[in-house]
Amino acid sequence: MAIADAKWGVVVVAAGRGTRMGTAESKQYLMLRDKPILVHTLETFDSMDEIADICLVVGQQDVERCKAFVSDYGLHKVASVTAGGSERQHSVQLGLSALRGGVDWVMVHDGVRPFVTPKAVRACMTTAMATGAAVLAVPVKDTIKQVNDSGVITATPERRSLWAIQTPQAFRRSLLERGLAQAAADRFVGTDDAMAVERLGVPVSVAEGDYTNIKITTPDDLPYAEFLLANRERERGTDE
Ligand SMILES: Nc1ccn([C@@H]2O[C@H](COP(=O)(O)OP(=O)(O)OP(=O)(O)O)[C@@H](O)[C@H]2O)c(=O)n1
Ligand SMILES: C[C@](O)(CO)[C@H](O)COP(=O)(O)O
Repeated sequence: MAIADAKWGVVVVAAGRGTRMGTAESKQYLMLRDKPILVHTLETFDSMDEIADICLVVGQQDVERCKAFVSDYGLHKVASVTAGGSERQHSVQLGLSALRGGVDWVMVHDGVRPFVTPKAVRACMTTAMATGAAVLAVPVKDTIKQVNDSGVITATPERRSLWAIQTPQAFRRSLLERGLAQAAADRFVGTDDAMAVERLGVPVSVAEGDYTNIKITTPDDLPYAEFLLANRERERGTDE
């Protein structure tokens, strides 16, 4: 099946507090040049013909200002703005319930990953449609070690098998719903969406993404984000 033959929805999760960023304003609302980080993220998905429906999940206190973003920035595919939960996984579950009926394939994306490209999103969608479930990821460049609470190395996994996992993460909708329902029943909370599906014993594939698809997490990510945005704009200027 081709991407265009399916009805795709996207849940953009942005209900976190941004504790590691440490700013008074949650990081998804910090300005990156002329727009909030979250708006940069939403614009990419909103611009893609293959996507039918977007649900934005934010803190209860931010629902009204995000509804204003939707009209101010002309984000036509954002059909719902929903309040999130205490953990990322709960926010995903709430967003998934708010997606329209008829959406049979879904992606989950972090609101604070504004540099994902339509090309990478399509790679993730294509891989998911071939296998049932896929995540964007990049091979790790450093040697990764497991370290115990005393600061002593306990293992060095072989680097060739290690990938840094990003979003979007794409699934047949019914599969992700089943995984999240089982996780809730087991009181399991994962750090990404694939974990809920992996626990069902269903394989999740990896689609190779870009190192620039960073999750803006700590203050040192902000100057790098400005640099990446300037590069993007330069590339677009060169293309025109
Ligand atoms: N209860 C939560 C927690 C996180 N997120 C979202 O999940 C994405 C990835 O999470 P992370 O970078 O950890 O964001 P925060 O939880 O905001 O950051 P921190 O852990 O530093 O508080 C972010 O877009 C965040 O807003 C969410 O929707 N609901
Ligand atoms: C989903 C994710 O972005 C994949 O790298 C990541 O696991 C989110 O984790 P966080 O603890 O919410 O930053």
